Amino acid sequence: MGSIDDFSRNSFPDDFVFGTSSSAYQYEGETNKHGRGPAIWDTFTVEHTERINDHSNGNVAVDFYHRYKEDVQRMKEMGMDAFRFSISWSRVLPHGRLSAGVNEEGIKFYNDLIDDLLKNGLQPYVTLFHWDTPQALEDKYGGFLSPNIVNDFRDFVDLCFQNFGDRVKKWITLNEPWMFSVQGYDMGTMAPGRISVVVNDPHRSLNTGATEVYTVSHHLLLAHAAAVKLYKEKYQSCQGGQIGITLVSHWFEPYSNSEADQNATKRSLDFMLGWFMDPLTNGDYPRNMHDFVGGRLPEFTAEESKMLKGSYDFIGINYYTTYYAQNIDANYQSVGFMSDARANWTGERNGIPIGPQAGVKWLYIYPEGISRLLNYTKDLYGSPTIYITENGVDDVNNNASSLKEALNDPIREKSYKDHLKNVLRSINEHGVDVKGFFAWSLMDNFEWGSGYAVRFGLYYVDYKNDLKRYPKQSVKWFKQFLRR
Ligand SMILES: N=C(Cc1ccccc1)N[C@@H]1O[C@H](CO[C@@H]2OC[C@@H](O)[C@H](O)[C@H]2O)[C@@H](O)[C@H](O)[C@H]1O
Repeated sequence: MGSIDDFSRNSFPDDFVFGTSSSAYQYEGETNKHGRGPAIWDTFTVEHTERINDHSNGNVAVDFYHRYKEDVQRMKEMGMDAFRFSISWSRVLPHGRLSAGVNEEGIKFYNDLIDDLLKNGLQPYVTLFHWDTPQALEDKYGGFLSPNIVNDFRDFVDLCFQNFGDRVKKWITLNEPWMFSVQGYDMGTMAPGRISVVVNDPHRSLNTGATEVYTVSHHLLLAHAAAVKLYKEKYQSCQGGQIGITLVSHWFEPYSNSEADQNATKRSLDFMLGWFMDPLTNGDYPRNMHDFVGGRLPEFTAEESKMLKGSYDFIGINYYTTYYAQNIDANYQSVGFMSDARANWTGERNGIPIGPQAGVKWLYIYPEGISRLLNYTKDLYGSPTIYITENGVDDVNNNASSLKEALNDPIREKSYKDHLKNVLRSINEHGVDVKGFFAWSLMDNFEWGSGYAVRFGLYYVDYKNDLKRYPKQSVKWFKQFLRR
């Protein structure tokens, strides 16, 4: 490995993987063709158009369904080793359930994509659920609000292991269960757009009805555990792959050195990372969640606990930003999940931002946070193998007046360099077992509630000119960084 000065891929372990990440609904398009059934995001973008910044949807997205071959060439030319993508559940099972039939066109699309990646020397890292529950299952029993989802998810992943597992050797069951449950079932900013109902609970000083968010996360964890059990019992010995989960977490610094803010910092990590890492490591939710959520937090049976404990070969971590955590005293009047943690998350202290902001207001660029989060995860959860499955920043100026200006992204280049240096620090100085880093994202895409108004891509997509792709300056940096 080289020194930190001539900083390049050669500074990292030889087997360290560099890639880019994506997801089906954000990239593919062709949402109502070639046999794909509707997902909850197709419904959400129609029924809640007002919750999408530019009132757009993923019907066309960046047309990856038809253009994936040219995009694979771009990854290869950059020198990338891998590509992370998700499988659209309703593209392969249009009605959600295996018994309702398989869409062979969907199976063929993913087979062709996997074959093209491998032919070009790129390893597929496949996410099985990136927030796109089949609408048929939402209609049938409320999707992840129901325990019925576990069996249907198991059947879906069985179909994927069977059809793609001979070539796919890295499986990720879920992408960011935290985002899916909090934004989809408490804040209503993402599909299916449900919002916590306020209940006046005389035994609690806070008005909060956050219940569905805990129910959904519980079923997500059980679905994850069922998928891992199936893979390990039926496929791993003959296919030789590995399976994990991707969790998102911010890093948190105490707003002040008061004990109350120090405790609020720990609670924040428990309510974002520990919510999932504790069950995956110890078989139960964090103590803080039991204490602050009480009876609204579901219980695992002994068997479920056993199935969850150690149910991963690796952990994917998505890191974007860091906040100060400030204690909230009891009479804070708020609703929903965020009130349960009794912590206010702020990017500023005494008017000074923790780091420069990117384009979106929630993203403060704080590269040190990725190292602190990695070290914390190693120390608290038994040194798991980790992949950074997403990290990135959006363009500061999303309304550039010229293409030349739009392709000029020095902040993104600096952000990747600084975050990668911090990942290397955790490897070299803290012994964290980090095996890879995936940039979000290869190209601009449908950014959920932000629609196409926010651009995270290394490649610029011209939405006004046939979705033509143009390399931003940071592609040049990555090519240089990745050269062997
Ligand atoms: N958005 C996140 C991380 C996150 C967590 C808590 C609070 C804010 C943001 N997750 C990943 O970030 C990526 C960038 O997230 C965008 O950030 C800007 C938002 O305005 C936009 O809606 C969101 O897609 C998503 O495209 C990926 O699908 C998703 O896995």
